[in-house]
Amino acid sequence: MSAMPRTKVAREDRAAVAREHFFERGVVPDKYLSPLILRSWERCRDVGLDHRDGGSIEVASRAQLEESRNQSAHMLELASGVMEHVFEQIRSSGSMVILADLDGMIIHSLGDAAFVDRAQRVALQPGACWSEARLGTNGMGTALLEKAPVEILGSEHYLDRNIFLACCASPVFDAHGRMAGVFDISGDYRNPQRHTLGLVRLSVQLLEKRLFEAEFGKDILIACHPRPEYVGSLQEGLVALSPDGTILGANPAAREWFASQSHDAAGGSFNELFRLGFGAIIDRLQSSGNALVRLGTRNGGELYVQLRSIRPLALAGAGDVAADGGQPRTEQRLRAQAGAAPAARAAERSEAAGPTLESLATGDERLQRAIDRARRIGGKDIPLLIQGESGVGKELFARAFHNSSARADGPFVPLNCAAIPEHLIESELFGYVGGAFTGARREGAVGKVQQAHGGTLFLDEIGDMPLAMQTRLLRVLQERSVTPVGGMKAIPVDISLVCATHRVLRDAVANGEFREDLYYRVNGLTVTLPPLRERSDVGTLVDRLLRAEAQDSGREAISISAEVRRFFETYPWPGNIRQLHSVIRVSAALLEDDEDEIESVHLPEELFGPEPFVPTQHGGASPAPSEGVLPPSEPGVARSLDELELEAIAKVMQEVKGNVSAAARRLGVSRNTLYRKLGRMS
Ligand SMILES: Nc1ncnc2c1ncn2[C@@H]1O[C@H](COP(=O)(O)OP(=O)(O)OP(=O)(O)O)[C@@H](O)[C@H]1O
Repeated sequence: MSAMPRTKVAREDRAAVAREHFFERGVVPDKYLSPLILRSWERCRDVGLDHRDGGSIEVASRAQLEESRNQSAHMLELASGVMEHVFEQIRSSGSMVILADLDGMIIHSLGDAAFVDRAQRVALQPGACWSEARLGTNGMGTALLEKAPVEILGSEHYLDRNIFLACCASPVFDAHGRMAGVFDISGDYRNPQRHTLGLVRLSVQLLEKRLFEAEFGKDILIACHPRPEYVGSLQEGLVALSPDGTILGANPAAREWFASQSHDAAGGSFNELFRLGFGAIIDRLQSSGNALVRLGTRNGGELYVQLRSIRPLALAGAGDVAADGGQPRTEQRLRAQAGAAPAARAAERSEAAGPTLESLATGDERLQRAIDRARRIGGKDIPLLIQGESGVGKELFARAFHNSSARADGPFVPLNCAAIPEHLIESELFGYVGGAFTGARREGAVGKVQQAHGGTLFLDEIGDMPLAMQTRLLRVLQERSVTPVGGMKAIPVDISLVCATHRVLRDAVANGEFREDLYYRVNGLTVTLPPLRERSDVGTLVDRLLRAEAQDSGREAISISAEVRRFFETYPWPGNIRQLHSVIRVSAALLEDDEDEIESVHLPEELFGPEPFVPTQHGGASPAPSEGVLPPSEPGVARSLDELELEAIAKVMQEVKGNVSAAARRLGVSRNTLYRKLGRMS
């Protein structure tokens, strides 16, 4: 004990007292424990953990561990080198360097022999799951839930058997900003190392940098920072760009800078922020060798930038000399590439010209998967089926798919099969010749299928198409020609087919409401768009809608109060993006001319009742009671939707002994969503 710095002694003493109070009386005197640790203890208590639990700890079988390692193979591969490097620094300090996956399962560790023996007694070893719900407050589990670096010392651990540990841990985020695992250094708390948390942070920055470079190695990579001395350090910003200047990805430091400029870090255009065009920026970077280039921003600020990789341009094989001597050569190369690659050309379109798949990517993992898969079939003759609840953006996705495909210059023709009367579907789809039926126009009409020739036909709510029509549509798809109603001649058509439905088409097939052969024709690739309540990027989406709303209403900018933002991020949005969009539009319309911030009073009354919403004790928000919107609460117990949800989560977590994957399956939500909700329990 004598070797311990005074501050740590005091912290340990306070934690020991806090422990007695908490476990005997259920409360902790003020300032005896950091709010983060107290939050964590309360979570542990809420899921029914017993701090005296000394039972055996389950360790995954070799096969299970192998499976977890495979799932995190990419992170593991890049982390191994970093871990070895760090272990070299702390060798013989009686510590372990640990990497765990999203479930808190240790997938790799390097340990000092002197400590490993003791560590194994508490299962600090590969295969053991250190989620907070299983093993109480601890570095790895708590960092995963807090989504932030943590230091848990001695008696701050929840379980008695772990109070000999000192753990510093930090979550690891992948190149798209999604949490991928947790990095930890643990040792004996009586032998504390002053700078361990700093070392963990630096290691994670290094690992995240490697993850970023590996992900975007084939793109244009730029390092940047508003202060020149930071370029080249672990704190530098990194931005990956496509040849047309679209931002493909940004590391946390760069994302922070983009946010400070109110600019989209995903799918936005890099050069919009600067006075120079993208081609000119790249030219200056290339001609400067490895030197830093100062770019002046349109709002009077500055960013120091350095080119790290320019593979896509180099691969294009352009010469060094500008052909016409006038235009910057990179500009020409960029143009040439855009001309050569339809996808790049499509991405170059501005939002005003229509959404692209890239522009829809706002950080949600499931949506990103759908985008990646759809992108892969663009230009191939494979029909796309988009599934998802009403209002999740299926039509927008279909448009983005079209705009990002080789057919982007052709027509995009939508038809909502549920919105037109049954007897008109046939003529709408296939057209008719003059005088084909009573009321028909003399000159006839071209049907949607024919209108879509050379482009994309989008059949919305295909699940609601009458059976007779399905038969005719099937024939068109098989024969690739259409015969207008009343006509004799088949007209060849070349269309890409995209369909959408809020129903599960397979069920409709099983019920005999949808032809099985047509089902196989329309679902070459099926993507399912997540409902808004399960998306992890609601904040980004809100910012995007606010910007669009500001533009539409001629205002410079529209912001929202922190309270409203919290509400937006936690409300379950039964009407999905359509509802969010409408709420933002209505709230913005209620702003006075001299106001530019949406507050709770501006939220539409019919949704939230006459009283503005009230924040809950969890820091989330719940609507004030209003008829027909919220589920009925228990008589006499005013509980918010958030509270009910968190209770349900806590109950299931208890039932599955903290296994997040099992809990997510049982609750019918993704693991990420559950982590987000668990994060909110703090
Ligand atoms: N990524 C997005 N960014 C901004 N607005 C969006 C986004 N996705 C959808 N929206 C908006 O949400 C609304 C609903 O989108 P859309 O019509 O594409 O949904 P849908 O799933 O096709 O709905 P339905 O099933 O009812 O036909 C539209 O106003 C659309 O502009």
